[in-house]
Formats: sequence, structure tokens, C-alpha cells
Amino acid sequence: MENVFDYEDIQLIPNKCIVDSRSECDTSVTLGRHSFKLPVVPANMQTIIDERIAIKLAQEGYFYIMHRFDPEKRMDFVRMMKGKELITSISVGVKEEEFDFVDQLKNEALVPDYITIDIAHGHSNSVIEMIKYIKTHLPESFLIAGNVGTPEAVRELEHAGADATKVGIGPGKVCITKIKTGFGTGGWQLAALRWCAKAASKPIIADGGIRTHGDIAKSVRFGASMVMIGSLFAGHEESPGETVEKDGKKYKEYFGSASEFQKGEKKNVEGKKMYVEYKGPLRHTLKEMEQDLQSSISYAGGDRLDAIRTVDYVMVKNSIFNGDNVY
Ligand SMILES: NC(=O)C1=CN([C@@H]2O[C@H](COP(=O)(O)OP(=O)(O)OC[C@H]3O[C@@H](n4cnc5c(N)ncnc54)[C@H](OP(=O)(O)O)[C@@H]3O)[C@@H](O)[C@H]2O)C=CC1
Ligand SMILES: Nc1nc2c(ncn2[C@@H]2O[C@H](COP(=O)(O)O)[C@@H](O)[C@H]2O)c(=O)[nH]1
Repeated sequence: MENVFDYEDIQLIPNKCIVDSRSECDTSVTLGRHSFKLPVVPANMQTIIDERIAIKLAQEGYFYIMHRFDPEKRMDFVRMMKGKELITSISVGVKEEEFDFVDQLKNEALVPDYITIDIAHGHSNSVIEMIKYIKTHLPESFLIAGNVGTPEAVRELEHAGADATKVGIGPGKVCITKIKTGFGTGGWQLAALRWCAKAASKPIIADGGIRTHGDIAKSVRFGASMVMIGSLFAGHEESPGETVEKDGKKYKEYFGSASEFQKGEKKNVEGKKMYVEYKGPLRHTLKEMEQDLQSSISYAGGDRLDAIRTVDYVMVKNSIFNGDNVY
């Protein structure tokens, strides 16, 4: 692969505006049988989403994916969301007991609208086996499989039956995979997304490395249908992470799903913990994301998200911020 680049290395080129106000721009996206307000999903991590946030997001028309780290609560979660007539979207792993969980969902006729297979190295026989199992037993569920970082992996998971693939190995804020293993898409996630998107025949979710709202538009330009975000969603009033105070300032914890804090042991650790500044209510961030994306659409010269997909771009090689801070 030549000419790799990341979010910071790219600027999108504006087209003539066709709207009189950014409020005319429609940021909604369709994934599977449902449409959502934004092409954005908070990461399925324990310090990013919990039941309360899932309910709120679903009620307000945003996509969500519940994490898989309280396995004993998942059946009740699906039951509860279905009882409220809300979209059900859960995560699974690939260990033996996860196959039993799929059986249980089938036996109780609790078919989730969305299932995400959430594994570090998604290009593997265990994931392919799980894709086939879910597609056989819960064929009505929209199945997202990941994470991967190559066109071969995208093709293989799609071929096995995945309805969407999730791209990103190592670009995450609390990820240390790149440091501990030397592998991944960290540092060239946007180029990896483009590489994978060219091979994909189904939607791609770009996962990890989003540091600004402009990166959402860039992901869409380079082939993402949806963008999964952790760090920008950490630190909110509603965020499940612990809140701490230092020098009169509030912070909230954000830790990796493969960190010692998540695993409870120091084995195959590929994630770390950090504290992010307290950001206030989640709805403010979602609103700002929507407004910024509406603005992106207007610069793209359209009034719908698709307008971004074809804009020209230039490579500015790490010079976008010209030494300035992001905010
Ligand atoms: N997007 C990313 O860059 C990354 C994300 N993560 C996140 O961390 C969490 C834990 O992930 P994961 O460890 O996969 O989940 P699990 O701990 O549930 O492991 C799932 C299974 O896959 C095996 N496995 C895990 N990694 C590998 C590998 N590199 N090669 C072969 N087998 C492997 C495990 O066995 P064993 O443990 O014995 O090897 C286990 O049997 C997930 O939420 C994942 O999304 C983690 C790292 C990178
Ligand atoms: N290598 C690791 N990656 C992880 C871990 N926990 C989560 N993740 C991935 O990060 C993104 C979020 O990235 P961000 O840049 O938006 O913060 C998340 O969706 C996972 O794919 C981990 O422990 N190690």
C-alpha cells in the first residue's frame, strides 16, 4: 500500500452551496431496515454506553450498539427494549457461551434488530463461524462483523453473511494494540477505510480514530456508511465511567475493552485507561455533531449526506492545524 494518510492529512474541497441555510441539510442515514439521525454510533464500550444511554439514543432516533460486557444482562436488555418498542442492538463475542446465547434468543423468539460481533481480530474462522451461526438462527437480525483492516477480510466476512463490516484495528484513543503488537490501521485509518471500502459491497462502519467532527465527514467521503466513536462520547454527564475531580476540574474515566480494567486481569492487555474532561450533557454533543455535519454537507454542495461521498480532496500531510490546538 502506497500513499497512506490519516484524518489529519486530508482536507475536503468545497463545492458551490445549494442551500440557503445549513438547517436544510439532512444528516440522516439508513442502515438495514432503519434510518437514524446521524451516521454516528457511540462505541460499544463499558465507559461509553449503558442501558440508560441506549434507551435515550433509541428514543431519539440515533443508532446505538449495547456492549457485551454484562453478558448476564443481555436477555433482559433485549426484552426491555422490545417491551418499549425500541430498536434492539446488541454485541456478541465468539466464545462457546455466545453460541448458547444466540440459541436462547432464538428459543425465546427475541430477535435483535442489530447484532454486532465485537472482536479485536475479526478476520478469523471464529468470527466466520459466528456469522454463519447467527445468519442461520437469527436471519432477520442485521449483522455487523468486525473488526478488520483489509479488503480480503471485508470480502470474506461479507461472503460469510455479514450485512456490514467494521473497519479499524488499532486507531482508538485508548488502544495500545499498535504499540504492543506492531499491527493495525493506527496512523492510516482513513486510507485503510478507503482500501476496504473499494472492496466492500455492503456498508462499512469506520471504527476508531475520530478526533474532530470534521473526521466524520472525511469518513463518509472515504466510504463509511456509519462511524463508531469512543473518545468523543466519553466524559459526558450520562457516561458510565467514574467521575473524578482534580484541581477543581471534573474528569471522567474512559478505558479500553481490552484493558486490564475491563478484563480484571493482566492478560493479553491491548487497551489503557485515561481521564477525559467532563463535557456536560450528551445531547449538546449530538446537536453540535449534527450542526457540524450539516455544515459539511453544505460545503459539499448538497443537502444530503451523500453529497459528501463524491467531493474532491487534497492531501495536506499533517499540516491542517498548522501548529494550532484543535480547540
Ligand atoms: N478495534 C481494535 O483495534 C481492538 C479492539 N479491541 C476490543 O477489545 C475487546 C476484547 O477483544 P477480544 O480480545 O477479541 O475479545 P475476547 O476477549 O472475547 O476474545 C475473543 C476470542 O478471540 C480470541 N482472540 C482474541 N484476539 C485474538 C488474536 N489476536 N488472535 C487469535 N485469537 C484471538 C480469544 O482468545 P485468546 O484471548 O485466548 O487469544 C478469544 O477466544 C473487544 O471489545 C474488542 O473490540 C481489542 C483490541 C483491538
Ligand atoms: N486496541 C484497542 N482498541 C480498543 C479497545 N477498546 C476499544 N477499542 C476500539 O477503539 C474504538 C474507539 O476509538 P476512539 O478513537 O473513538 O476512542 C472502539 O470502538 C474500539 O474499536 C482496546 O482496549 N484496545
